[in-house]
Amino acid sequence: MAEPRSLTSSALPPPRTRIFKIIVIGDSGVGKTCLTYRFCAGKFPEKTEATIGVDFRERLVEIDGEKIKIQLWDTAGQERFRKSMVQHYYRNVHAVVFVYDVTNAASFRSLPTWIEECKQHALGSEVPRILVGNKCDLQDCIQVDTDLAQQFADSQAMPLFETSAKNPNSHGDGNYHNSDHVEAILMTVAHKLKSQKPLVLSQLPEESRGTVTLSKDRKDGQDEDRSWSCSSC
Ligand SMILES: Nc1nc2c(ncn2[C@@H]2O[C@H](COP(=O)(O)OP(=O)(O)OP(=O)(O)O)[C@@H](O)[C@H]2O)c(=O)[nH]1
Repeated sequence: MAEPRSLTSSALPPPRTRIFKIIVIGDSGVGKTCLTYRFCAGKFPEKTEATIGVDFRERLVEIDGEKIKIQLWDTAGQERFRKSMVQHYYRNVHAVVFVYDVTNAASFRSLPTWIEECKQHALGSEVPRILVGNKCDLQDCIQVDTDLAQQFADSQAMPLFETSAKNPNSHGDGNYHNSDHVEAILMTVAHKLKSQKPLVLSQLPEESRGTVTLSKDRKDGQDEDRSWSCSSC
């Protein structure tokens, strides 16, 4: 007769990995692909092409001992490439990153349109949102003043971060000193999301891949103070 199997910890399924879906939105050319690549691959891409529809990158991080998968959805800035985007791209979004190019005033002026588009897909101020001014390494070409950007961010109840996907570590080289690191910015978002209690989107263990489970919605965490900032910058 077969021995009864004892239930040891090794027989238990591995814990589920939480997934945070973060969409990155802004005009074409502001650096969305470079920012997501910088976070997920740790470097600046040598060459990028205009995103068609949606690109998708992810990275596993550990926060307070919990492994969390951060999915960055890099959307096309060009209208003609956005047409192919499906409606469900906006579903189950945990946070939104709005990006403008600090050397391109038009990309800053477009922000209200992007914010409105998100609102139309039920992504308003109840969802964690941040504003990122990219290309801070191009100090001689700045067109968007930090004060103006900060005023706008305040009016939208969003924290503002200025950074460079190209050279996020230039604090020491004398070029510019007030920029935030891409890594720190996105980890700040992840910490914020983790501090929201309910599980939102869980991934089943390895053997059951292919199925995504939706559990409780995020309403409990929505009233938290939204004036959060990057602690490690
Ligand atoms: N100097 C500098 N150039 C950057 C930076 N980030 C991106 N770029 C350049 O800006 C151009 C556009 O970058 P992308 O990341 O492709 O822009 P995007 O927002 O994804 O554009 P779409 O896919 O068309 O929506 C590329 O030539 C990048 O090399 C940065 O931080 N500094």
